[in-house]
Amino acid sequence: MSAAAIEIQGLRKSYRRRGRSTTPALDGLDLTVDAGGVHGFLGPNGSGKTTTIRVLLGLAAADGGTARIFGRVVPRELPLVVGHVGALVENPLFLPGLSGRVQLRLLAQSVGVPDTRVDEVLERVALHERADERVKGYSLGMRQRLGIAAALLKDPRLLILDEPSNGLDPAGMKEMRDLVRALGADGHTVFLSSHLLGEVQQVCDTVAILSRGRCLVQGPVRDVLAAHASGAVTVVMTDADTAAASTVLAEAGYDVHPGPDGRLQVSRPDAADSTGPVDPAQLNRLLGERGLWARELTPVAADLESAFLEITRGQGLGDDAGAAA
Ligand SMILES: Nc1ncnc2c1ncn2[C@@H]1O[C@H](COP(=O)(O)OP(=O)(O)OP(=O)(O)O)[C@@H](O)[C@H]1O
Repeated sequence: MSAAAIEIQGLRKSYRRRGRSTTPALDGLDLTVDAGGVHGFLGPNGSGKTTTIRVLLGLAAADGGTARIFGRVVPRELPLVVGHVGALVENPLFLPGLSGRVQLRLLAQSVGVPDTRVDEVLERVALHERADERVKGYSLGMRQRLGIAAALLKDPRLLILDEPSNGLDPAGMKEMRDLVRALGADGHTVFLSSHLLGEVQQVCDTVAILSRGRCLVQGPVRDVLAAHASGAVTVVMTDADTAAASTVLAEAGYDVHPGPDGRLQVSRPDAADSTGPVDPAQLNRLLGERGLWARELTPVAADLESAFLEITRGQGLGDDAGAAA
């Protein structure tokens, strides 16, 4: 079997709506997901994440391009790999009147998995203590975890999770993050679609950024962050010195953006000869030469939100780009 868990080349898909022109949901998508680890599939609502997952699972037909799971072309060869794939797509449907354990047992029987596996997966998603309660009393987070338990029944090598944190409260999100990290550490390949930049940054080893049905960038999260960090520095002065410091730094050629709290965000102007991060020592020297002393000089930490905005800038994405923030 191929080393890559997922390989997608030039994938295209348009939905045809009566009386309306078609907009491509996937517009030549290229994507490779290596086996092992947690891989984020990040993009604003409507960027094509669910469509990609539906094509991978044989639930939607592509108009062109190829998609492979563990080297097998899908949907044609899906039966050869389907035993290695578990998925949580949109909100899983369970019968509200039955307990979580009973529903997993029914599912286990239908796919030929022994009952002992049900106890294992319930423990894995931390639902074992609530497993005999009816699903109608479960929180959304518990239902999502039950859906993941169902996806784990066959002990799949590849786990595809479509927006598993959607609609969860902060505690539910934290539980989901812990679970996803643990599944990756267990040796599963987790492919996690999300529009939540912070969630992806916290749990994923790699990220692919999707917009309008195309992959704009993909790679290890730390590389994407390093390549697209703003390199800006936050400068805090005493109130009396803030305006003078702003003038000194602007005269030295920096872009200076005052924040509402009096902090100055100092970055390099968008010019070809001014690349690399801003050096706090250089700012300190410039200010000190004019008798201005900074109280704080802090490099702005790179995060996926600013990297995302930087990557999508100039793509003419408008609302599409902003929606993921
Ligand atoms: N069944 C469908 N019929 C018509 N258009 C669709 C259908 N499913 C998706 N689309 C359209 O295809 C585009 C991509 O949608 P998709 O659901 O794949 O994006 P997404 O990134 O998963 O977004 P979301 O997080 O909102 O689900 C959108 O413009 C959407 O309106």
